Parts: sequence; structure tokens; C-alpha cells
Amino acid sequence: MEFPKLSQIQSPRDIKDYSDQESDELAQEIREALYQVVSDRTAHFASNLGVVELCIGLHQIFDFSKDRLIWDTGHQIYPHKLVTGRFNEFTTIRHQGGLMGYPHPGESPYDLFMTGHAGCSVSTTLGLKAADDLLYPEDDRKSVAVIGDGALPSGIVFEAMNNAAGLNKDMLVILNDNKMGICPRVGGLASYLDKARTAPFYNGLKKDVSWLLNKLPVLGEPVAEQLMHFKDAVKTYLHGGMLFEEMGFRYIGPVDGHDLPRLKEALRMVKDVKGPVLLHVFTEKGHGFEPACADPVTFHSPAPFERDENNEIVPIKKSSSPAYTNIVSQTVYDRMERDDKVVIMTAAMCAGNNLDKIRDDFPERFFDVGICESHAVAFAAGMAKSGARPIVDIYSTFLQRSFDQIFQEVALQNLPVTFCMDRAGICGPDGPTHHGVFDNSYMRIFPNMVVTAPGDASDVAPLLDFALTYDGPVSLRYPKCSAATVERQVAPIELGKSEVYSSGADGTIIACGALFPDCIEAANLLKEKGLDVGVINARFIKPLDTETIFKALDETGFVLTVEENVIAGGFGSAVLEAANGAGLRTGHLRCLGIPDEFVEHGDRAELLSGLGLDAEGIARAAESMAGQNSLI
Ligand SMILES: Cc1ncc(C[n+]2csc(CCOP(=O)(O)OP(=O)(O)O)c2C)c(N)n1
Ligand SMILES: CC(=O)[C@@H](O)[C@H](O)COP(=O)(O)O
Ligand SMILES: [Mg+2]
Repeated sequence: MEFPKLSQIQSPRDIKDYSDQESDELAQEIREALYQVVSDRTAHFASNLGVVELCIGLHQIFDFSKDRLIWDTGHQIYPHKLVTGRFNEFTTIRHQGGLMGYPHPGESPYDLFMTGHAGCSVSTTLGLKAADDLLYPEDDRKSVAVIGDGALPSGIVFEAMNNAAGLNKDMLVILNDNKMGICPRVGGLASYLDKARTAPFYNGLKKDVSWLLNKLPVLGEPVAEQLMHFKDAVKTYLHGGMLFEEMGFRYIGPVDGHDLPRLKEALRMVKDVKGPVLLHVFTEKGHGFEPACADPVTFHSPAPFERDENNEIVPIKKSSSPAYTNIVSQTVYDRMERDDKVVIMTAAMCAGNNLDKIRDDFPERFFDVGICESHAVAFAAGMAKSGARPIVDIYSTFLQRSFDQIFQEVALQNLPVTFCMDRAGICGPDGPTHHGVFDNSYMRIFPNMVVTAPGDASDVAPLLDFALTYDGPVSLRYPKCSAATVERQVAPIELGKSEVYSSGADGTIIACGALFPDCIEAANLLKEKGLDVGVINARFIKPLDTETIFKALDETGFVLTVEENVIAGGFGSAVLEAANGAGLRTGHLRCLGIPDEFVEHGDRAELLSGLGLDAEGIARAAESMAGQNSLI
């Protein structure tokens, strides 16, 4: 398809004066560009299809070269990238060196924050507005946050709304309500928003009660019946936006987010309003592409797909080797079958954590708390206190939200909560907001916490069993990749014990986590070069197997620790601290991990290779140490 409009757009100024028809044509081109991108890579799709008109309308009514716009989370940023002059690079999106799949200030001044975690848009927009009012009072800069109904329940959103109302700042929050997070939205707010679907349009600017007054009983009709009607009418009337109005926001809506002329009318109406305003917009996740509307969960971020001759979708086959996520969810399923005390929490990532079967078969012991990671952890702590065995199944990067609850509600109380930290390590095309490369560091600092990392597929079930019977908190980390199985006589899991896979006089590689098979391969490569290097599968980051590690330090030429975590505070750091504390020499100890920088987006294997965290890189690091060591 040709892109006569998109190919000409240098900046949103170019679309300002579009007629309705031109805007429709632009919307069609944007959707076509989205289809093309998802036909050859996994990318966010349904959410982007749903905000096409909203994005066009916003850029036509506001001037974001000075006004401020934050798209919450940022996964629905694609149309915005297209209308802010990035069409020519669009096919590079989510590829290493290409456009990021999230906002990126380095790409465009129209992207203000690099984001990927949900819920912060209202806070940052309020901050922008507060500083703009202070520093540029003449400019009258507008501030707009677009937040999804899935992100809305995050506690921080309410913290920000509370603050915005207190400051009475002129800011616009657009609630992009498509009835979905990645999975169907859950909880009390979800029910509240469901009710708003049937409410009539309400304009909080007018505080217009005439609609209500029209419903008052008229003479001649039975009063009781009329009062019933009146009560229903009041109820419906109140459902629209009472919650937001009570919080100090003016509420306007709902507005059909795909009816661009109406949407623009609403945006014009709210643009110059004083004080905080919430515009409630209904959109359809996947709009314009029927299969995505029918199955928005799959099409949130689908694997690449094409159409066959019958126009049916043909997904590209996934790897046949089971992913860590699937092994974990299957193991959890088995343990839930055996033990009624085992319960599991997800923070709106049922699909990503592959928990659908658990949700369906154990509905009473499955808890989707929404995008509320801090709450998930404190909630799990409460359940643990009452005798349950909670598993908190959250991506490593999103668990960062719960740092304080891990500290206070779990570690300080020494409660038996199991943390399954999925997507730990380099996650790939989502990039720096999603790489889970800090958890070795942030988990091991807390007293009572046991921190583990399976070295391969066969470590997963025994480590989970260990966690579910241990009298205190335990974490497991595993990456977003298929899980290799290392052929060996698997050593049983023992608290604080590593597994010696092989020994070598020239040096020892200590693998922390799923790079264990790569470390073995590295040792094989080194063998070809005449170096005799052993491999240890650490399994425990805390407590450390100091006996085995110190032996390696004492008896072999060098020790190289390997982990998919930042070097700062990670496993290698723990080994260094322990060795130093024991008064051992450490000149022949090196830590391989992620340097002190944010890792870009790209293919996981390529990123790991670039970081020297593949077999060749590990072998290179080891070889250089063997060389250095001969000089010691
Ligand atoms: C803190 C955090 N937890 C979880 C996620 C994973 N996540 C990304 S998008 C999304 C759903 C967001 O729903 P909504 O805000 O309604 O956006 P929609 O996709 O429906 O437009 C989730 C759970 C995240 N990005 N950040
Ligand atoms: C926006 C977001 O956070 C998710 O959609 C993320 O892209 C999912 O990644 P996974 O594919 O690893 O579940
Ligand atoms: Mg949504």
C-alpha cells in the first residue's frame, strides 16, 4: 500500500488543517502501517489500533511542540510516532538500533519520558504542568495525560489525582477506556467503569441538571412509579463520573473515541478549562481489525502473522522448546493440585505469566489484582500470615514497584512468600523499561530473603518445591526464553548449596541462573584451546555456597561469575563481598554481568552477545583471565 499522507508528515503541524475526510484517510494509513509492522515481528498491536483517532484528534487540537502529552505506559505510542515524523523509520521499530516500541525522548521532542511501566502519566503530567506554570507562566502550556482503564487502578494514579485536585492545576486526563488491560480488566473500578458504559453523556463543565430535572415526576402520573424512574435516572446519572468528580476533577464523557469529529469537539471543549478535568473516552481495543477486536488478549502483542489465501491469520510457529514461564506455570499448577494452601497472584499479567489454566481450574486460589504490584506483595503477605503459601508471579521489572512491600510486609516479617520473577534478565525488544536486570541486587539485600535462580529447566520444579516448603520468603528468577536442559545427574536442592557440574584446574566459571548452559559451552570452547575450566551452577544467590566458591577461589586459576543482572550488587558482587569478608585474595575473581548502563531493545540473543553474555563472550572473558592469571 502507498502512504501518501504518512510519507509527507514531518510534524503534527502538517495534519492540523486536515478535513474530516483527510483525517479518515490518515487513520486508514496508520492502521495499514500497523498491520505491516506486526506481520514480521512481535509488536503491540490492538492497543495502537484503538487510539488512532484519539492520537490524530489530540495532535490536531493541541500543539505538543509546546503543550505536554504523556501516553501512559507507552505501548500505544505507535500512531503518535507516525504523526510526529517517524514514518520513514517505522519498519525498524523494536529492532536493535531502530525505533523503540515505547516513547523515547532521544527519537523526538514529542516524546517526553521513556516509559513502559504503567500508571505514572498523571504524576509526570502534573509535574510538567506545575513547573511550566512556575517557569513559563506566559506560555499557557496545556498538559495532557492519556491513561488506559487497565492502568487506572495503579495506586500512583490516585496519588496524582489527589495531588492535582489539591493544587487545582489545569490539566487534562483522558481515560482511554477499552474495557481491557492486556487481559480483561478486573476489580471494583472495572465494575464502576462497566456501569459508566450505559450512562448518558455528562458535561461536568456545565454541571447541567436540566437533564435530571426533566426526569422529575409530572402531574397526573402515579408518583411512586415516577419516583422509581427518577431514582434509576439519578443512579445512571451518578455512575458516569461521580468518582472523579468527588475527587475534585471535572468529568466529561463518555465520548466515542472513534468518532473523530465528536472527539475533537470534546477536546476543544476541555482544552482551556481551569482546574483538573477527566475526559472519558470509549475506544475499542483492536479497532479496525476484526480478529483483534474479537481476541484483544492475543492481539495485544501478537507473534508475527500473515494471512493465507482465505484471509485467515497464520501465526508464525513459536519455538518448540518450553519457555521458563510455561515450566513454572505447569509446576505451580501441579503443586496447587496437591496443596490447597498454595495460592497465586498476578498483577494483570495472566496471559504473560501463562496462568489462564490456573485461573480457570483454581478460581478461588488465583488472584489477578490488576496493575498493582505493591498491593500484590502486601496482599500475599497477609495471606501468608494467615497460613496460605502465596506465590507472587510478577515480571522482574514490574516487581520493582513493590520494593517497600518486599522489605516491610514480607522480609521484615519473615513470611513464606514465593516470588516468581519472570522475564528476569534481558527481555529483548521491549528494551530498557522491561529488562529485568536488577533483581539479584534488590532481592539479596534483605535479611531473611532466600534468593535463587534455576540454572536450567530441570532446576525449576525442585527450586519451587523448596520455596513452597521453606519457612520464609524465597525468590526465583528466570528469563524470557526457552529453557534448556543440561544433561547431568541433577543434584538435589539444598539451602545455600550450588551444584558442581565440572571441575578444572585452570579456572572456574560460576553460572548464576539460566546462562548455565552457555557457561558449559564456554568451558567446552576453552577446552579446545587447551584450558581446563570447571563450571558451577550457583542456584543460590543468597545464602551463598561459600564453601564451594571459596574452594574454587583457592584451588583453581581464576573464578569468573556470570549473571544476567547488573554487576552492581549482583551475584558476583556477593561473591566478592564474601571473599573479602573471609580475607581471601580476589585478584583472580571477575564478575561478568550487565555494565552500569541501560541496555537498548533488540533481539535477546543479539543483545546478550553484545554484552559478552553468550558462550563466546564468556569464553573470551575466561580466556583473558587465564592469561592474566599466569602473570599473577
Ligand atoms: C507496572 C506495570 N505492570 C504491568 C505492565 C504490563 N502491561 C503493559 S500494558 C498493560 C495493560 C494496560 O492496560 P491499559 O492501560 O488499559 O491499556 P490498553 O492496552 O488497554 O490500551 C499491562 C498490564 C506494565 N507495563 N507496567
Ligand atoms: C506493554 C507491556 O509491558 C507488555 O505488553 C509487554 O510488552 C509484554 O511483554 P511480554 O511479551 O514479555 O509479555
Ligand atoms: Mg485498556
